[in-house]
Amino acid sequence: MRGVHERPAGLTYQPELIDDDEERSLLTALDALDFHDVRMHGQIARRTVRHFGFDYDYGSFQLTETEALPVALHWVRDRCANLAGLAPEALAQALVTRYPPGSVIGWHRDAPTFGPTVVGLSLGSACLLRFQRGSGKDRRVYELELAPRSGYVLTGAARSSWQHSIPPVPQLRYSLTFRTLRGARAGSDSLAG
Ligand SMILES: O=C(O)CCC(=O)C(=O)O
Ligand SMILES: [Fe+2]
Repeated sequence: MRGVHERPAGLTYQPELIDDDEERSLLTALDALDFHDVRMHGQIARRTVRHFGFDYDYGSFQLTETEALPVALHWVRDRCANLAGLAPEALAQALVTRYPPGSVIGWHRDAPTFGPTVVGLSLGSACLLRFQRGSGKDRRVYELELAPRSGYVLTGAARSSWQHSIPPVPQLRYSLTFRTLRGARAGSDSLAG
């Protein structure tokens, strides 16, 4: 990637957020879920998703309340909340993404409908998480390898100023992404407005 290398402020990376046994049992649980297509700009992505807490419509950008996070997955949310310094209930939305080999997520910032903190957990294949902001001589880039079982937190500039993307994953990967909601009073992470 071209540009000046800079680590985004507000990015935290935690290797081994869960252990091997936890990853194995989680993979079994995720494997059994029904996943849904992601249709954006008339295109269907290769990755598939399942939302809990709130469903996100990729066309209208709207959130609607949906099925709660299964109790069997509460411990994962607890772990991710702990990493972010939040109360578990503050992580109101859980997104499970299934990336078949070669699938990607393109450059984006997470929707502003969501709150100031995004926490991710990786399972299965390792992949790269890329960051970019600015253009021309102000372009800044960063690349991080997400190992299986690792967690990351995006807050501050990493959440709101930088874009991120994942280039083709080498093997099957699952991620769990937990998000706060904008305007929600969320433990230590409250945001006015
Ligand atoms: O799979 C991941 O870890 C990142 C997913 C992501 O960026 C998103 O769903 O907004
Ligand atoms: Fe994202």
